[in-house]
Amino acid sequence: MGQASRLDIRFDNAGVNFGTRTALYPLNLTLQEKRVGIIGLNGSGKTTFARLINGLAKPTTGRVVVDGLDTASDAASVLGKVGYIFQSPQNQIILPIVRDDIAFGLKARGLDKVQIEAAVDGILERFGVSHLGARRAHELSGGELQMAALCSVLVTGPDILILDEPTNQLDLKNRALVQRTIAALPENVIIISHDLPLVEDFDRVLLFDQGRLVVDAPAAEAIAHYKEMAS
Ligand SMILES: Nc1ncnc2c1ncn2[C@@H]1O[C@H](COP(=O)(O)OP(=O)(O)OP(=O)(O)O)[C@@H](O)[C@H]1O
Repeated sequence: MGQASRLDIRFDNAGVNFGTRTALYPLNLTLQEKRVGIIGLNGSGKTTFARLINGLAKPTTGRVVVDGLDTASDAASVLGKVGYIFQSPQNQIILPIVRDDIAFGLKARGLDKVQIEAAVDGILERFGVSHLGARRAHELSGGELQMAALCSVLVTGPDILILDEPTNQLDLKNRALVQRTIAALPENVIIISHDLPLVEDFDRVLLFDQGRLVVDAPAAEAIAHYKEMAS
């Protein structure tokens, strides 16, 4: 199970170009806070930045190092360390039944059937969603889907969890559920969000603008800059 080891993410002149388009200008940065928010207008480079951390995107300049592992040359180890929940969790639930999907990531790790069943039951209980185990993923509500995606990712024990707009399209009740759940996680959490209250008590918030990191500050300060920029 992922324990709250100290975050250690280093961007060493890391940047990303797609052909002639610069999605992220090279930046130097160390992240060690337990809660990090990423904010900014559409297309400002937030997702590109986050995808660099688990190696889904490779830097075209410089490098990104997570707990001493280079995301380009140690990609498999980095993937095991950094869990990622995509903007649309329905796209990352692979198997039709929730508990089979949760078990999927464990099978690849060589656990036997009894260990897998125990881990699946354990993670469903941890989030109070045992009743979702036998459900069909495509029938779940947005909030239930987020909870199922959290189970599928956290069951593998990542140290760091990245969530890309986890409250997008949720009603107020499910939004509150997801916010409470995230707040209680012992894992290190990085959240990309347009839902500013979600990150307002975070240790550190990064504001991106047109591919550049323009503010790196405690939440209140970064959010104030963002509101000013967007007005
Ligand atoms: N695979 C790609 N190929 C070409 N351009 C890309 C690719 N991925 C991202 N980009 C471009 O890089 C820039 C940054 O995109 P990114 O997805 O990181 O922004 P974002 O801040 O996460 O946006 P949003 O809030 O809309 O999700 C955008 O201009 C985008 O069009």
